[in-house]
Amino acid sequence: MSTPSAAHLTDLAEPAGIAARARGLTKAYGSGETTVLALDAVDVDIARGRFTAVMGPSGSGKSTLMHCLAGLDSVSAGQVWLGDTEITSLRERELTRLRRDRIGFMFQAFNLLPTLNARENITLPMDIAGRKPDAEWLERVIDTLGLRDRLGHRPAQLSGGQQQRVACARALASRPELIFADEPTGNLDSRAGLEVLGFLREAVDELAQTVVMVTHDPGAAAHSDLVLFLGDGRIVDRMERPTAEAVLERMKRFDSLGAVPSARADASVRGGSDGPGSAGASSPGAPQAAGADDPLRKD
Ligand SMILES: Nc1ncnc2c1ncn2[C@@H]1O[C@H](COP(=O)(O)OP(=O)(O)OP(=O)(O)O)[C@@H](O)[C@H]1O
Repeated sequence: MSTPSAAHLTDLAEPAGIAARARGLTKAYGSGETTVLALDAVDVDIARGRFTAVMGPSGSGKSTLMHCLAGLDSVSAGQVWLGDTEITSLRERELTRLRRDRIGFMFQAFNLLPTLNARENITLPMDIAGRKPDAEWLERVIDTLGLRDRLGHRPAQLSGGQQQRVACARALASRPELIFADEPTGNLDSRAGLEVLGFLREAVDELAQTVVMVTHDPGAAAHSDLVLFLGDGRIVDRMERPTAEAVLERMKRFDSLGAVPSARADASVRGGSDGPGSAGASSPGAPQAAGADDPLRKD
């Protein structure tokens, strides 16, 4: 099992505010007899400046929760706030702008543009938005992620881990209020996956960012400050200062209750792209490269 450094064992009792909040968040897909209640009146606070992981069996609502918190999906009932902004009442155009300006996204598929070099990919969302990056911040992100000597390379000239680091830098470049990462290590080997988790950790510890990560992997979740466990569309448990072993044990309790197993029982840090609960990036509502959920989409 991967054992993250103890550096992040900060005092969880006093978060620096709430980055995102949901009350009575309910999401139903379909209608009539085929209705699926993906989220069932979820109340959640995402603490600012913390690294929160979301785990649970396949189909428990992890991706749906992330999409609703990020304004990528509409809600059936309840309210969601990003900071002080209630996003559930926003129109699509305003939501698009909010996602672009205030949220960073990292997906299992890196979604880098092949014709642009690393630096151009990192600043692309801001270029599209017509915003100038904060130069000092951008340089700090680049150095923190160790991309300084790769900035002129195109994605094809980079390893998978380096590409994911570019995706991570892109998510950080605009200094968003909140970064959502959906199985960010799912396409990486364990070493590259550990690197990316380390960088997300650094983004929180060194750059005071807020990260919410959906993962199937207890080893990945162990890099977070807090794990939220979803079961049947509800938050059924939470674990502060998680270890991979403790998370795995908690996930086994879902299995013994007959839920579809989702946690990998091996020591790998990978996100389970080939594991039993692997539908994370391909579930019906999961964001893909284009469309309303594309963080790069121009308003
Ligand atoms: N667009 C959709 N249409 C119909 N049902 C959906 C849609 N998106 C998700 N669901 C259903 O909602 C429930 C929650 O799905 P969700 O993708 O949020 O689960 P998850 O915990 O992320 O699963 P996984 O670990 O397999 O990725 C599932 O029963 C799923 O089939």
